[in-house]
Amino acid sequence: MKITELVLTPVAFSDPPLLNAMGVHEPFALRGVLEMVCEDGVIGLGESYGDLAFLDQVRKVIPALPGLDVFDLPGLRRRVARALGDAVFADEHGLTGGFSVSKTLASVYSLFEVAALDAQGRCLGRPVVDLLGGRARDAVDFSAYLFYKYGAHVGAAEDSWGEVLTPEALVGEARRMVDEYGFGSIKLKGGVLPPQQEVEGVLALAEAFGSHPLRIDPNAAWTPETSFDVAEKLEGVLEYLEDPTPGIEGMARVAERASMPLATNMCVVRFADVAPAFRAGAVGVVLSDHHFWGGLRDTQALSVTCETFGVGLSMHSNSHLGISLAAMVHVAAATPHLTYACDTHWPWKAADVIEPGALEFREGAVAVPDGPGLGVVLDRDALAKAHEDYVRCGQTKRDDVTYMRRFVPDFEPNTARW
Ligand SMILES: O=C([O-])C(=O)C[C@H](O)[C@@H](O)C(=O)[O-]
Ligand SMILES: [Mg+2]
Repeated sequence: MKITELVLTPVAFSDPPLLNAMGVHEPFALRGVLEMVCEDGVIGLGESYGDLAFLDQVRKVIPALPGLDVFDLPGLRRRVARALGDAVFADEHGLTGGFSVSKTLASVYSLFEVAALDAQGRCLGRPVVDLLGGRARDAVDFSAYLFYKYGAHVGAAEDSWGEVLTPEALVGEARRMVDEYGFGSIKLKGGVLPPQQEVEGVLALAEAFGSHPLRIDPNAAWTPETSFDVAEKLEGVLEYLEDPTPGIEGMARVAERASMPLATNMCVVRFADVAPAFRAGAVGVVLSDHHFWGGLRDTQALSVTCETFGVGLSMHSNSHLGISLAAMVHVAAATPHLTYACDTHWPWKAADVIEPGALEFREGAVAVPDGPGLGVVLDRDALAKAHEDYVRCGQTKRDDVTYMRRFVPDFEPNTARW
């Protein structure tokens, strides 16, 4: 079944003012939605970043794909590599590690691979999970993803979550998420307030949600010394400590003294990082993310690599829509070595580009959709509206730093600032 046409639609959807080490989320999150049209009218869907610099790389590949058999994934990778050459996509938020030719190829290829797998599944009448080897589980656990946040965007009314900057407000945010979605574990995005205040936030969560495993992720905002100190204060409280400090060397220093495993989506972000990081004992858990790890099949390869070396696997997320959640669920369901509940930003968005119903949270887990392919259906009206929002909002990249300066004029993002 040959690919005949590719349609890339940039979209935007409302995002609350969520805080992280680099600043604060802008009013809209951007994504790119890909439709891979094949012979017989089968259409495969993919979703990834919406930054213009990323879309420009994707657009270089599009003319090279018509005529390719949608089942020829090695051929797909070769064509993507040829079209990209030595291009590097550098996202400017810096929250998912460094940039490289290999990470750019992996990221762009992933978007097309997911769409190809969706098309394959639709053609065969089988869910993507079956194309990836079958179900290791029927439903995939996710964790509540808590953020400190401002109550409102610049010039806008307060959102329904309100301001969250204190331990009490954090517990309230967690309560709402756990009540609405049934999450059984909790992650806090840190690197926002001085570390002692974030320790107090985690301790408040531990007191309120005794049986929920907890994690904190300051996106490398702490020095190794601060990281030891936090690790000591949260001993017995955290299931893992995510990216406390920058770089493999710094992480290895912290890992030597911390009692809990260290997790990362910043210092191990491509296969070339695995050997140095594992050799140094820098990480106990890798947060996979098919969007930049080379798609669903390479995510499974990463899982086998982690299992071989006794390293755990969890899943990283950025603000995303339903096509990405479906892809995450299929690959997570087909991956036996997945040792923690996955991250998702799902509760923070109000709209989507897919028809409702295919992806439901029950007790914090999402069941693998039943339909063929990814099992989600594009809502064309919603897609058109999200594209209008993209054009109207004028954002062309994720830039949490510049937007943060609207709240804190002298804000400077620093890695290891504390
Ligand atoms: O685990 C992580 O590092 C993330 O989830 C990165 C994201 O970009 C997160 O920091 C965010 O949405 O602000
Ligand atoms: Mg992280």
